[in-house]
Amino acid sequence: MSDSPPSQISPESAPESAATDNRSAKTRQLLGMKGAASGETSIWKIRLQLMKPITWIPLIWGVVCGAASSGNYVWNLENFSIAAACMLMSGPLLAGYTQTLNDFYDRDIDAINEPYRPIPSGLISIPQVVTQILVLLAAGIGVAYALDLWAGHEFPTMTVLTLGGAFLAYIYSAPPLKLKQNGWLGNYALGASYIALPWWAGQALFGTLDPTIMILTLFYSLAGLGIAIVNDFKSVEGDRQLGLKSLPVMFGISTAAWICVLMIDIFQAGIAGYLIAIHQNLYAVILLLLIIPQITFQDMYFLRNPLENDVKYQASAQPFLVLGMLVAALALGRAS
Ligand SMILES: C/C(=C\COP(=O)(O)OP(=O)(O)O)CCC[C@H](C)CCC[C@H](C)CCCC(C)C
Repeated sequence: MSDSPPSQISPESAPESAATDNRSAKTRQLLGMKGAASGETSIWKIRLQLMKPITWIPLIWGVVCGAASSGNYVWNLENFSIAAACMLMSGPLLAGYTQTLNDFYDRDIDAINEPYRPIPSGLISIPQVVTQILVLLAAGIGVAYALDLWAGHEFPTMTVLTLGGAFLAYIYSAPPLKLKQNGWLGNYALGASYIALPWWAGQALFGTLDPTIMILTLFYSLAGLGIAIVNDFKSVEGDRQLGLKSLPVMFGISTAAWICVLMIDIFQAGIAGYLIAIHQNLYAVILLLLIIPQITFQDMYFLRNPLENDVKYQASAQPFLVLGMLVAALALGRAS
């Protein structure tokens, strides 16, 4: 038996553990996650940190779902390169633009809550941040326009979606609307921009963006609203003091947690119901089966202690939700 319990760090292993912690804090910093290290000096790493790469993933996944639901995606080099360009537009360029803009408008509040963020810590100047916002937006619009040309769109759908998304990002973060201050509007804007908008982009690129897909994905985005509410539990005290009307502030922790899980489950089940209605029964059953582990994790973690288990719940349940999106998209692609 060793002298010290395994959970204790021996003096010899302390430097190793500190180095591991430091590496993990650096990675969190680059990905734009909370609990990041501060003091980065490379301007490119600081710029990347502002673009929060961790948030690009749902946008990229949404494009995959749109391409799948178009029913027209064929695996070849050309389609793959075009899909990759659409992912570049949605993730690094437009989500990057959105996150930089959000940090720009949140700089005063971040000075209190997350002083290590690049703007409040003075690692990057305001003119440099504004330039980054404009360059990312211009590049996003440029790629969208090129994609419209490639797809031969008579109506520039990709460009219009990009301009719409950029406007939504603006009213989400900037006064006077600042949608994020309202639990329902802000979280629905988040849900829709992470599920519906990139889905529409992938669909429009490889097929036709019709009202059915638009309404279905806006319906699916209500499950995304539920997912977005999960993130509000971490900042409930700060939000209350600042007068932000998040759902946990408006309804209390326990009711908000129930609203959150019911939205996640009911709207995914609603999509499964639609798949049954269009005779995609196998896909509907798979989607329903994917909701079961989510309900299990809601019961095991989230509903028991939303304040402590929010991150654990997201990490365990979200893979099933995103897999369900792809299942639904494939079913819609088959039915088209
Ligand atoms: C800035 C966003 C989330 C951060 O919110 P918050 O400030 O509450 O959280 P932190 O305190 O943790 O920072 C995301 C806002 C998304 C926005 C409503 C719209 C995004 C638009 C898309 C990126 C555009 C995609 C268009 C395309 C696919 C054609």
